[in-house]
Amino acid sequence: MKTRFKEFNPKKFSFHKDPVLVLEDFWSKEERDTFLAAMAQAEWKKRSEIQATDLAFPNCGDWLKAQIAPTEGSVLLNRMALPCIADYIESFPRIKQRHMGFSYYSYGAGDCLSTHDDTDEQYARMDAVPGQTPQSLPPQRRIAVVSYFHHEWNPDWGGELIVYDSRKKKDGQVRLEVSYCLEPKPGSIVFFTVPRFHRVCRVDPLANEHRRMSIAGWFMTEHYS
Ligand SMILES: O=C(O)CCC(=O)C(=O)O
Ligand SMILES: [Fe+2]
Repeated sequence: MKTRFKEFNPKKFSFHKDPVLVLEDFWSKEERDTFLAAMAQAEWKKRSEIQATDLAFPNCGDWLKAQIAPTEGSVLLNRMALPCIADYIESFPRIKQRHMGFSYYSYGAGDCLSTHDDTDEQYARMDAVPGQTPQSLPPQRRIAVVSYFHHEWNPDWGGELIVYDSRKKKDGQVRLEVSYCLEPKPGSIVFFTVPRFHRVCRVDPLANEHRRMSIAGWFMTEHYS
C-alpha cells in the first residue's frame, strides 16, 4: 500500500498480507537536511571500485555508496521502530540473531540498478569457502528499506524504483509484472519483503547535477542450521 505517514496505522498493517509499503512524507525537511549534511561528510566509494557491486551490477553507471554514520543510523532505527516490521521479522522460526545493515547511496545522471531480488547471490558466493560447509547459515534479508533524502525530484529525471510481481507461467518460466513504479519522492520511505524483484531506472541526463540521495538496506535474520 501507499499512504502518507501521518495517515498510516502501523498496528493494523501486516507485511504478510501486503508485501510492499510506501510511506510518503516520512521525513521532514529538517530531518532530510540532517541526513544530507551527514552524507556530505561521508567517504564515498564508486560502484566500480567495490568488487561485489561491480560483479553484481555491471553497466549500471557509477553510483556512489558510503557507510551510514552511527548517529544517523540510530535516528533511522528509532524512526523505523514500527510494530509491523518487528511482527514480520519475528514470524520466522528458529532465529539465532537479528541483523540489519544500511548504507548511503548517491545516483547521478546515467546511473541505474538492474533487476535483482536482494537475495545477494554474488556476495554469498564470494563468502563461501570451496569444499567447506559453512558453520552457520548466512543472514537472510527479510525486509528491504529504501528512503529518499534529496530536496527536489522532477518526474523527467528518471530514477524510479520499479517493484515487480513475479508470476509463474504454465511452462514454469517466471514473468515479471510491474506492481509499483515509484518516483523517488523527497522524504518518502519504501519497505518490501525479500525476495522481490525490483530495479532502479536510469537517472536521465535531464537531471543535470541533481543527485538521487538515498539510504537503502535490510532487516535480516540469522537462523540455527
Ligand atoms: O534506490 C532504490 O530505490 C533501490 C535500491 C536497491 O534496490 C538496492 O540497493 O538493493
Ligand atoms: Fe535492491
